[in-house]
Amino acid sequence: MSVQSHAVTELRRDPTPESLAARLRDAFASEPDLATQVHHAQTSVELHLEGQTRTVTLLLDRRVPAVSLDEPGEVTLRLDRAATRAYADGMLALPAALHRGQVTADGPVRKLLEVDPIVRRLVRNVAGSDGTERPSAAPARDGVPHALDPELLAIETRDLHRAFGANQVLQGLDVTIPEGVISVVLGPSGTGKSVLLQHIIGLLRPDAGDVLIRGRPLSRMSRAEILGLRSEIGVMFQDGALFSGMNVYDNVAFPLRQHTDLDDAEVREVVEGHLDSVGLLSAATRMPGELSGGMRKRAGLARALAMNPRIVLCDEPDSGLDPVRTALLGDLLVEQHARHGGTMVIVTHNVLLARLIADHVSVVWRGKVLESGFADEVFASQTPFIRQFLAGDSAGPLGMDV
Ligand SMILES: Nc1ncnc2c1ncn2[C@@H]1O[C@H](COP(=O)(O)OP(=O)(O)OP(=O)(O)O)[C@@H](O)[C@H]1O
Repeated sequence: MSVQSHAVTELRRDPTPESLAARLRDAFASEPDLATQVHHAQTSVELHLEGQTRTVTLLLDRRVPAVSLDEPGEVTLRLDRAATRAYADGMLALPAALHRGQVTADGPVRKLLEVDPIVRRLVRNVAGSDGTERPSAAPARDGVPHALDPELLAIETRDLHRAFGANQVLQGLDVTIPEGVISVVLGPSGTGKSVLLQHIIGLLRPDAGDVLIRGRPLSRMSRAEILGLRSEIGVMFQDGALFSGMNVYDNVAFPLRQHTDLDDAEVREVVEGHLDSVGLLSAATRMPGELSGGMRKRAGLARALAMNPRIVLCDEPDSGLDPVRTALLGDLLVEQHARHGGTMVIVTHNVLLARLIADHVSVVWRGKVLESGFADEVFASQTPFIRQFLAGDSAGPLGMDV
């Protein structure tokens, strides 16, 4: 058994933070490749490389009752290059990982590393002990840089085609949305972003191609399975899509009453929690017609989150909002993602919002993904169209026609 898995086994068994720290200290101290600094009881691993540091917090399995997470043990481990590489190669498997305060990945740490843009970049830059460079993520596919491990995709579309009469809207669209991060699907108006979103939730069927949700192709699902899938996906529609005859509380409670067996008290606890977190608890009894545009969106977000879905899709969440309210909504989306984890997909043409919130970006133009990758890669793109679009320039390949 490797020293790492030995330590994890002990972590699983041991109930107290102090003894967890002591056992980790012992286990890792004997590992020659590991520059270990165990400060005190803590469960975070610090990846440090050339001045850049990222702390990954490793969470003890919540299902192990002996481990109290109210007082988690804390052990900080400083990893040298070889150890960082071992992490990247998936040699260290842990029960779960915390990111931004939420569990974002179960299983091998490699999964967390691949979806976390900063850690991923750190790891990609790690040279092997033999001086060879570690391959920088998976090889490029179809011109999309750094194609992601298919096992780590929340959503994937393959060669998606869809026309409305003579209007060929989706023209072989391949989008890859990694799990666990905020992805922005960015592109000019009328380019097919909302049509894409409707395909993802199975409201529209493609003429050709397929949509895969966490590896499952929609084309092979029955109507009932697609309906079931919708409870795993929360959708925040452009205008909030609230039921006009119900107050805010009942709107948010609606999916819980439809799809769960929760009693009234349990529904109340969930709904009030979500309303509180979007700042609408005091507006719970108001009708949608009595809300401002921003409030309607926040109510729509609370409803999208009500079932605690693993994927949340937001269609143009900024539409109709002024720049300040757009920024505030952006902060709220980041905050909610940190709180709930999972995958968040934002469809928008708003470059400022994308810059504010995106971990990952797919740029769509004329029904295809033009470029896709982690946000700083895409924002540094030299592709003329993307440079023009990001700069909001009138000169360039993008004209009045989509
Ligand atoms: N149900 C429909 N019937 C016919 N045409 C449609 C339908 N839905 C969308 N379209 C057309 O598909 C094209 C793309 O629309 P879509 O709403 O996906 O664009 P978008 O990229 O989301 O733009 P925006 O940023 O302005 O919302 C448009 O030409 C639109 O008219």
